[in-house]
Amino acid sequence: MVTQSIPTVDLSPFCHENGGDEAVKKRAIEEVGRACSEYGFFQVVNHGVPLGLLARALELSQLFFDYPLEEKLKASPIPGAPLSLGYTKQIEHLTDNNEYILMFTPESSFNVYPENPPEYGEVLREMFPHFKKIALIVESIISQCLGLPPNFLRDYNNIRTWDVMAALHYTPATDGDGNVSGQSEHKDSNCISFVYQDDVGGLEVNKDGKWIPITPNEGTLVVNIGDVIQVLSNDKFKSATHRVVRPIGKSRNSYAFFYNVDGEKWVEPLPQFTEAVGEPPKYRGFFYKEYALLRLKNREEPPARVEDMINLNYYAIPTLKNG
Ligand SMILES: O=C(O)CCC(=O)C(=O)O
Ligand SMILES: [Fe+2]
Repeated sequence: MVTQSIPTVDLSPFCHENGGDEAVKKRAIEEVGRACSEYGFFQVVNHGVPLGLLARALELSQLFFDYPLEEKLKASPIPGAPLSLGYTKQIEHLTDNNEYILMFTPESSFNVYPENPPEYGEVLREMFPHFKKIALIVESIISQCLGLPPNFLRDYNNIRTWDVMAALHYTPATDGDGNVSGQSEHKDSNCISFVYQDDVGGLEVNKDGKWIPITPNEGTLVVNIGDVIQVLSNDKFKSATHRVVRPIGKSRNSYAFFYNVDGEKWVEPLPQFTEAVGEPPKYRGFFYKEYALLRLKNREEPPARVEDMINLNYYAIPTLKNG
């Protein structure tokens, strides 16, 4: 059997204060471009997020999520916050089995941090700016892969208040109950996502109908393209379908950073990928907050049938076949 694996790109030349080797950077950009067209996913090493901090964050997650529900609920979201920031357990009637802590940038007054373990809140606050830093670097690489100026995506949206970090925990699947879903197949609605998973594994990406497991690696962050990039690029880079499978008998922890655009941002295919190349737009435009709300509703009030979940097709412009 041939096992496929998604490409890994070394980001060290981009993390140099005084600029890295241009030829090496160019090769890395080409690699990312290929990975984005082929998989919508890639992995990065030498990304600058301290590995000791990532390891500590996973340890603290394990301690926190092992607490009784009563303790975890002490970090419940503040009513009226724009998003359920703090601790949430996925509602019982969903097949997905996970619980998580969500946070905005540490400056946000909506964040709710666990009081225990005592160090946890501090470590969560410390992680956020590291993710933000690497996201800015990757955003610039993706701009260039799309043939746009390095600062194009940053100039398009420079408001960082919608970025979200998640500490996720998946309970072990039990042998024989048939439900191994941690997160059912989905595409991320945001711009670019970053995932750090523990050594248990379970993240899988779909390529041409086949599920490819993403093997965990201590120094590696997983990166994937979200729906916003798919719309802006008029499908040049597609947001990849992925899922989390819960291993039997093993609890799994991960961190995800959802690099986003501001809710007020108007998202539509860019002229560079439509008019300039004679392609019709594949999506009608929308305010990002409108789509984000629809996606949130999927989660909080899921429709009876999975096929009724709202996704990007909601904005797709039907193509006229045969003239
Ligand atoms: O936990 C993971 O590894 C991935 C999580 C994910 O895909 C998501 O939260 O959108
Ligand atoms: Fe995801």
